[in-house]
Amino acid sequence: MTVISARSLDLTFQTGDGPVHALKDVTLDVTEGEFVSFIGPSGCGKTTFLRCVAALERPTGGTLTVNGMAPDAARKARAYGYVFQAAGLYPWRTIGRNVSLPLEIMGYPRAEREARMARVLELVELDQFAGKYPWQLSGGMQQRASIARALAFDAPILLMDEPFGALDEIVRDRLNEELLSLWRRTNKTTLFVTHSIPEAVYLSTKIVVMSPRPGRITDVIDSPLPAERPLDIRDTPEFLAVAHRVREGLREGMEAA
Ligand SMILES: Nc1ncnc2c1ncn2[C@@H]1O[C@H](COP(=O)(O)OP(=O)(O)OP(=O)(O)O)[C@@H](O)[C@H]1O
Repeated sequence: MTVISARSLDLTFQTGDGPVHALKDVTLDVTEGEFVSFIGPSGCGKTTFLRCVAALERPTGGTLTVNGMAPDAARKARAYGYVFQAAGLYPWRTIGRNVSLPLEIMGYPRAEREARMARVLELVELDQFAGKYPWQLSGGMQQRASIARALAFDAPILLMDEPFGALDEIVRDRLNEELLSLWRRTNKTTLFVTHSIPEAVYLSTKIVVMSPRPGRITDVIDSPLPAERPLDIRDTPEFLAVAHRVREGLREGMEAA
């Protein structure tokens, strides 16, 4: 089933310095349960595309459906959870109360909030930390808490905008492994923005390579890698071949821009 369908999507921002063509002719289908990474240099429209899916930006051309609905309707139907680059946890709330905040806003009864909070904290292996405050957790743990918050209302789609960009390499590796395992267990359709080629290749079933000025898709790679991916898969010829194709796509996009 197609979860996200973009047809000739265009978005031009009108700015004081003139128009900025952030997305040009973006056509893409994402099917249920896929893990799709968006990779490309700064300004190629990765975040803008995610924001269109989330109905936070309105395209100036083309069509976009999310779960068969207009993005506005999908947002009202709570079709997605959103994870940002900064964990964005409220320092005066415990981890548990941060994670259950969207459920409070949506009016879930207390017992259900507690049950859902416990379940998602267990999913990200933070069940022992529900009563701690954000500053008592490492950066990686805070980011896991923000993933738990996005999962709390069990939306079918997970939108992740560079969630691990600010973390060091070792922590990032571990979170990549955990995210892959989480995705397998929950089967959420995931859209993931990154600047890292290894991260995109390691995580994805599909990699969308983008280039700037104007922001457009230059390559879409269906990953030939198996579902089971230990971290050392990154040293295999299959992995390196996909990484090479992504790198070439990025290079050609830059030359054409
Ligand atoms: N609200 C806005 N108003 C005007 N221009 C914008 C707005 N949002 C984004 N842009 C411009 O649109 C282009 C695409 O931005 P976007 O943030 O989607 O890129 P990106 O690929 O996510 O970049 P990065 O990797 O740096 O996050 C950029 O040139 C940016 O300056």
